[in-house]
Amino acid sequence: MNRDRNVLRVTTISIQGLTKRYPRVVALDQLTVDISPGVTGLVGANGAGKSTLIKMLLGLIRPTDGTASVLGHDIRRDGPAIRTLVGYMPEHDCLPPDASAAEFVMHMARMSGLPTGAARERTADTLRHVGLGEERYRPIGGYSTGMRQRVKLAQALVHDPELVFLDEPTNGLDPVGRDDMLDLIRKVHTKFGISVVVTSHMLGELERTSDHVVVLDGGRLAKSETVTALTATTHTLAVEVLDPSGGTDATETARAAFASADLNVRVDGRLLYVAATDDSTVDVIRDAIAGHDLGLVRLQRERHTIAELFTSRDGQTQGSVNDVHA
Ligand SMILES: Nc1ncnc2c1ncn2[C@@H]1O[C@H](COP(=O)(O)OP(=O)(O)OP(=O)(O)O)[C@@H](O)[C@H]1O
Repeated sequence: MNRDRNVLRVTTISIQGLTKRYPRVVALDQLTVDISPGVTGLVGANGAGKSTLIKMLLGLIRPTDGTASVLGHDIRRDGPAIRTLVGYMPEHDCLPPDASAAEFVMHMARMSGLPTGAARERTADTLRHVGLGEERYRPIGGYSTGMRQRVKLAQALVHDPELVFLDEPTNGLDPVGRDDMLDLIRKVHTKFGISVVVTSHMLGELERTSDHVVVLDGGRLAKSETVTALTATTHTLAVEVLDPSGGTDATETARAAFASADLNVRVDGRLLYVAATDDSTVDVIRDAIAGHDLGLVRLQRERHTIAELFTSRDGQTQGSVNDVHA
């Protein structure tokens, strides 16, 4: 397995002008983007073209126009080769209710070409890694949504792929289940060195899971950036103060003091947000606080969150990415 794992790749997926036209809709429109090793979040509202893109990259549906390569293989010519190197967790439920997870994942391991002994070993290892214990011997029909998602993930990993496509793996999960799944996805890359392309319509999920984010909007590329660049520090300082003598209006006192020192200040609860015009802003804040005998609890530079980058000042999400939830 993983014949090419020792190849040091700069790009896992390269896409040029990829287009898929259906009679009534252009699902993907002239998409050009490169995807590097690591965890890449592919985000977009329902119908943005995420699943269509994944199926084209797997060689399962033919593009109308454009080209792409996955792990160096052309998607038009080399679909079968791509599918031996890549794992796929589809969005919709595809599990046989009467089989157990152990039986189903073993079957998928054998289908990928593994001999019986190796398939059995990989099945046991993979089910353990995704967190399925004794329940793996029970019929899948009785599983919770979280367990079913884990089985789908296990079948995508069982042949030890170099890259996996995970289509909406957190669908239907409650917040705790979602966090567990996101941790698991991160581990797929950090622990096993497998690159991941994970789709979601929830921007907030991508921040902790992904190294890179590609945003699709109506089949077109809206953004492709590293999470570090997207969440770079802002020019806003967050300040929290207290009154050492027990007074309760410390925040309002500080706000008035900052305003009279010509700082642009906004209050949200106990936090004061100050626009940092230059390096002297921190000194002006400290002087204003000391001048009013207040104590400084916190003074830190704010970071963007991915969600707010897609939110305009009045709190509305921008453009037609408006089904994308924070
Ligand atoms: N086989 C098909 N025939 C016709 N139209 C299709 C087909 N498959 C997808 N589409 C359309 O292409 C567009 C993109 O669909 P796609 O499933 O790729 O979006 P998505 O971003 O994965 O959304 P979702 O999260 O809802 O699956 C949608 O308008 C969809 O209705």
